[in-house]
Amino acid sequence: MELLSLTVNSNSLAVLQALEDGLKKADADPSVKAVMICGENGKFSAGADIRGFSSPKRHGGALGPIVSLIESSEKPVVAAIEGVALGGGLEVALGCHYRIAHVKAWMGLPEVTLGLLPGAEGTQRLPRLIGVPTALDMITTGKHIPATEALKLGLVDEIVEENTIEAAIRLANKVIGQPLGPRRLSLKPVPKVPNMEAFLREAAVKVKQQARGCLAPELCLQAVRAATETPFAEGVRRERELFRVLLSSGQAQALQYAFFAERAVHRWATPAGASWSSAAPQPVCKAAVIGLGTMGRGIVTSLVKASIPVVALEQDLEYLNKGRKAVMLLLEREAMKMEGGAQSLDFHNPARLQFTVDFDLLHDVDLVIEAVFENMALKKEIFHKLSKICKPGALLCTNTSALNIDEIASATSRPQQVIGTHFFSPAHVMRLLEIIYGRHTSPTAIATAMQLAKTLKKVGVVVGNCFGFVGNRMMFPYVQQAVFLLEEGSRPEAVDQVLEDFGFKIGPFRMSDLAGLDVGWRSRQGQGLTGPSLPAGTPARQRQGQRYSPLPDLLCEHGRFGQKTAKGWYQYEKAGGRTATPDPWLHSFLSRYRDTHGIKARFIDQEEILERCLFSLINEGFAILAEGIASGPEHLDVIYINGYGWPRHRGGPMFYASTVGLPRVLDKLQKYSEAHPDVPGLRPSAFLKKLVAVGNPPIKEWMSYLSQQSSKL
Ligand SMILES: CCCCCCCCCCCCC[C@H](O)CC(=O)SCCNC(=O)CCNC(=O)[C@H](O)C(C)(C)COP(=O)(O)OP(=O)(O)OC[C@H]1O[C@@H](n2cnc3c(N)ncnc32)[C@H](O)[C@@H]1OP(=O)(O)O
Ligand SMILES: NC(=O)c1ccc[n+]([C@@H]2O[C@H](COP(=O)([O-])OP(=O)(O)OC[C@H]3O[C@@H](n4cnc5c(N)ncnc54)[C@H](O)[C@@H]3O)[C@@H](O)[C@H]2O)c1
Repeated sequence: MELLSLTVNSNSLAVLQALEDGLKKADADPSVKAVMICGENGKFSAGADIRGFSSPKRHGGALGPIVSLIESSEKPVVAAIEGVALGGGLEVALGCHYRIAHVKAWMGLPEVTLGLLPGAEGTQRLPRLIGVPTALDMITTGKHIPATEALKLGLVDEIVEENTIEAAIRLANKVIGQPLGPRRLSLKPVPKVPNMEAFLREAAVKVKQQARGCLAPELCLQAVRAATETPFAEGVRRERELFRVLLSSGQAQALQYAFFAERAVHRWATPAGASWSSAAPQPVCKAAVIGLGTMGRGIVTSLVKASIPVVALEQDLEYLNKGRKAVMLLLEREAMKMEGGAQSLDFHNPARLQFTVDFDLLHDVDLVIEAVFENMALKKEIFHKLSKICKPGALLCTNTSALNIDEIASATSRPQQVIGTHFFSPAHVMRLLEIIYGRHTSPTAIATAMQLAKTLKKVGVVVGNCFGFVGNRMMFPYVQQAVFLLEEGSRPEAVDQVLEDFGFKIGPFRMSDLAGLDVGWRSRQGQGLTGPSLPAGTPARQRQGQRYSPLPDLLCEHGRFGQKTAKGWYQYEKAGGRTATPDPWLHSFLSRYRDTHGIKARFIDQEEILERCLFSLINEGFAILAEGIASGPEHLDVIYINGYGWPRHRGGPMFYASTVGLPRVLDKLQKYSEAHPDVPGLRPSAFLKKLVAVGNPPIKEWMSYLSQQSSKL
């Protein structure tokens, strides 16, 4: 028996060569009766080395002929799949005559998530094996499926709980001498679907809608379509052609940057020298959540899903009952989506989830997440109480969106254990967890919060403490520009359209209606920008010498809080309605507002809308980097992709700036700043200017132009 070994992410070229040499040797050796292909270290293969795609010596396309070579072997070839078989790895397995997988293995063709398509004949073989609808779903979403599902789909022939390699050898011995023709997928017809054309047309519409400007899913579909319309060899030619189109697209580069950026942020560091390499997390065996409103209920759900026992606390019984109902509803929905159902979550067991109004029950938890109203006095009162009640090592986390972590920590006797854990709404769905360290936060506290993110299957990003932290701080100038554009002549639907066409899931005005205009209104009242504490005689459109738009405040004064009141920047069918319709009332309100303030409305084109919104956000990003609030541009990008609906195929705002070219970003900001000298958000940051002055270096090198910083990419 000849054994061939594939190695996960070793040098791709070396693996390919070894594979080819091994196959040829096995074919030529009459003593070899069958071939078994397996991986090393319990993993079959994670596919091509992604870094190779952007290297000058890229080797795309070289795997397809080897997969064909495997398939055409006159000796049975069995794939022994352990760990993962992804991308090129699964394509190799599809070339094998038999596939046997460990019960805990995962399989998928995730190329689409990297802006590519399976380029080693996978788009032609998979539909022949499991049918067009399922293959199309796997290829256009890139999802990983467990071995148990792969067996049901017919993707593998057998799953085993014991030694996969031994089982594969047994299978190989059993099938020696059996005809291989029926096992060669390239010779099989694509299974028929009643009205294939209508199915593919419908699928194309769905894929286009979901892709929102991302090219890869559409081209994946075209490759699968070729499998249904042309012979195998022709389909393979089409697949290669489409692969090359994607490979050279900027989108593939952006998506691959995002892949590595999400891994780079695990290697966190602070300017004070704390880092992932030296800090160890504390175990979190039991947690508490305070406040079961919009955020708290999602956070509880997230913790329960991660099998962490939770004590959920509210201010009184009325709020507690409301919160309990909401949490139970969320958990029931989540349980329905899971294989084991409600039993696997076990949320009816008080040892796993307990509701209370009694702070004393928090005495033995390892970590508390506070999610009460955004009010500094209230938060300080709660943290003071926590520092008295909780056991000495307990971590005290706040979900504040913007407030000062140090001030909250000052209410405790243990500021080293206070940290911001900023979840995003809905907290059980959104992947981002912004982790904010204060002046006294210990490295252990940061490591524990990062570990929590991982346990909750979220992406943790460590950032410094400033108003709005990273995400919201960058969003302020973006939203501010959107509102200024309305003052100057635009409409909410025009601004939203431009940003949604760019790829955002939702434009700033639809987002504001969804989140509730009253949230920002309360915050501005708290800051003294509007409301009773505003000094008499303050100019309507100016605060501290800077331009200010009272438009959002005026809408709130009219009771227009967004979806919850059926009126905001749009009108809705009912309170809580989801369908935004342009509102003629708002249009005439804007006209009256402009007349009152002597503003002459002008036509604002798409380019100006896009540039003013995005470049002001990016400009703030450069200021954040220069202040050391985040340790690299990849942190900002991961935050925007996972928390703010930034289109992943554009790689995040800072990556996008690098593709536009920093000189152009600077030039445009200078122009807009000259036209609006009272808007500091448009004034180019010193760091951006410096990067342009040193010749627009690649994004990887940006941080080297700030002292003592280096990129994690
Ligand atoms: C049979 C072998 C074939 C190999 C030969 C290839 C020849 C080239 C021919 C090209 C023709 C096209 C072929 C094909 O269609 C194209 C592809 O295969 S594209 C790649 C598809 N694969 C993926 O997208 C898998 C990506 N990886 C993951 O999803 C995950 O990493 C994982 C494998 C599920 C493991 O997850 P975790 O355990 O959580 O670990 P991490 O994610 O943190 O990863 C650890 C470490 O590994 C790096 N890494 C992982 N996968 C790759 C990869 N495919 N290429 C390069 N590097 C990879 C990851 O970045 C981490 O390192 P760090 O960034 O932290 O330094
Ligand atoms: N809503 C969002 O989209 C969002 C996103 C990220 C962060 N945040 C932040 O999360 C926090 C909570 O926001 P939210 O939107 O969930 O608020 P919310 O108003 O929906 O809920 C707050 C909850 O806290 C409870 N509460 C108030 N005082 C309490 C006390 N003394 N003890 C126990 N519970 C008490 C209230 O009864 C209420 O149920 C805020 O700091 C907010 O800035 C909100």
